[in-house]
This record gives sequence, structure tokens and C-alpha cells, in this order.
Amino acid sequence: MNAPTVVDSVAALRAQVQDWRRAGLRVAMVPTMGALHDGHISLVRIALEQADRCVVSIFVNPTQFAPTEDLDKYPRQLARDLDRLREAGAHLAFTPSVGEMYPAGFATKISVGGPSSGLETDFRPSFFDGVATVVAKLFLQAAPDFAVFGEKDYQQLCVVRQLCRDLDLPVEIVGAPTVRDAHGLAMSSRNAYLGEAELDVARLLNVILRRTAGALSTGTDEAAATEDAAKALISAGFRKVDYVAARASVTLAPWQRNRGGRLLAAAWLGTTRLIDNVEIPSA
Ligand SMILES: Nc1ncnc2c1ncn2[C@@H]1O[C@H](COP(=O)(O)OP(=O)(O)OP(=O)(O)O)[C@@H](O)[C@H]1O
Ligand SMILES: CC(C)(CO)[C@@H](O)C(=O)[O-]
Ligand code: BAL
Repeated sequence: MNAPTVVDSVAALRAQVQDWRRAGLRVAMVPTMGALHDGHISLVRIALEQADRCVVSIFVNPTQFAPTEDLDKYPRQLARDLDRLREAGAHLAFTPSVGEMYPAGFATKISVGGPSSGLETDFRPSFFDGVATVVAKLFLQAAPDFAVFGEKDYQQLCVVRQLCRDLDLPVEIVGAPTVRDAHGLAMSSRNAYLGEAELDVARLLNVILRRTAGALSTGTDEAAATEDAAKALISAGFRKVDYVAARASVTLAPWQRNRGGRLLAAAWLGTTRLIDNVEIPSA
């Protein structure tokens, strides 16, 4: 495969995508923060099943990190990322600087309602404002036909769909299944923070979520099931559980038994915060 073209200016990104679209090519975008793993690569592959050209953005977006969070230590490995994108067949990597995305005087924030309420927002109050603002910018800069987002960040996927609907952004959003390791752990750039012993504990997050989703679908009381799951996570070695919650799959409103549902969780392993989610099978 050819190496992707690397551009770091909005003008170069826009010019390239416009050329492709004028030539009648269908363009996909995969927004990322880099430190690419098999989960990201699966998004590129899904994009290329339906597109002629795939743009991957690599930008560790400062506006979605709280001052106490891991912006400075977030893994950055551009050379390796570009190798992985070449293998996957991506055509263009957009690697803007913070100054390119947020020039001096930048003063706009997009705040999405609906699915952004609760869950992550209870613990990362300005996270989705940062995500929505940067995703809207990326979509306006690149103007792709469609964009692929992972279900691993399930609430983010719902928020991005709401953003596009509400602002009439003409970008179709494609959701992609979570890629996991052989033990069920969702791939995540932040897994790089974990040592071997912590990885063994991290793998129990999905086991406990699947067991809890099964219990919910066979009639166990919701409050009892989610409380048991939180206790099981602490017994397994997690330091703190931010939430284990059942929600409606599309709106993320409270879950109604016998309707499509999603069980979502966030928990801390030492100083690393992990998230995961599973479908609640209908009974
Ligand atoms: N395991 C995975 N399977 C499928 N998609 C994934 C997976 N992990 C991340 N993604 C998706 O990749 C895109 C970019 O995510 P990001 O760069 O934040 O990676 P990440 O591994 O989720 O990082 P972090 O550790 O910060 O959560 C998002 O749409 C995200 O949902
Ligand atoms: C969508 C995103 C690239 C916005 O910075 C980020 O939140 C991510 O990587 O999931
Ligand atoms: N994968 C979502 C990006 C974040 O946690 O900041």
C-alpha cells in the first residue's frame, strides 16, 4: 500500500477532499486522537468498504480534557500511526497542530443536549462540548460523505449523531462494533497505561458487564443488577466505579425493560479510567 499523504493545514485538507469529491469519489473520515490500535484500524477498513478515499484525523484535542486529566501524558506516536495507516490503505492523514485547530482568539463552543446528559458528563462535565466542537470543525473542514465512529465510545457516538442531526451537517455517521482482545478487553489507547496485572483486572470489566446485561434481560431488578456489577468491579480490583447504567440504545434515556438497551460503565483501575458497554439482549 502507498503511504498516506500527510497534511497539517485545514487549507490543504479542504483542497484535497474537494478535488476528490469533484472527481466523483466518495470520501470517508475517521476522527482519532492517534496511538492507533486494531480498533482504529477496523474503522478505516469499514470506511474503505464504502468509500473511495479515507481521511484519518490524528489530533489530541485539548478542549475535551479537564485540567486534571491526562492530556500531557496521552500517548503520541505519529510515525508508528502512519505505518499502520499505510498498511490499512488510508489515503490521507490530517495532523493539525493545536494552533491550526484553535488559533488565537478562538471563542466558540458547541454544546449538544439529549444523549450527552448524564453518564460521562457527570464525571467529565465539559468533555462532550470539546468533542462536539472539534468534530463539527473536522466535518466542516473535510466535508466527508460519511464518518466512522466506534461503539466503544457509545455515548460519544450517540452525541455525534445528535450533533449532525441538529446542525444539519451533511455527514452520515456509521457506528462500528468494538474490537476486543482475545479476553474481551476493549482495545483503547489508554490500555497502554496498564501493566500486566492491571490488564488481567481490566479484562473483567467486559465479563461483568456481559453477565449483568444477561441478568437484566432475564428479569433481574435494574438497581440491584447495576449495584451488584459495581460491587463486583471493586472486588475484582477496580479502585472506583463512576457508573454502571442501563440506557435506551439510541436516546440514552432511562432503559425500559423489553426495549433495546445498552449497559454502559466507567471505572478506574489505579489512575487509568476505562469505559466499556454491551448490548442488553431483548428477552
Ligand atoms: N476497541 C475499539 N473498537 C472500535 N472502535 C474503537 C475502539 N477504540 C476506539 N475506537 C474508536 O476510535 C475512534 C477514536 O478514538 P480514540 O482515538 O479516542 O481511541 P481510544 O482507544 O478510544 O482512546 P482512549 O483510550 O482515549 O479512549 C473513536 O470513534 C473510538 O470510538
Ligand atoms: C472523536 C474524537 C476524535 C474527538 O477528539 C475523540 O473523542 C476520540 O478519539 O474518540
Ligand atoms: N475515546 C474518547 C476520547 C477521550 O476519552 O478523551
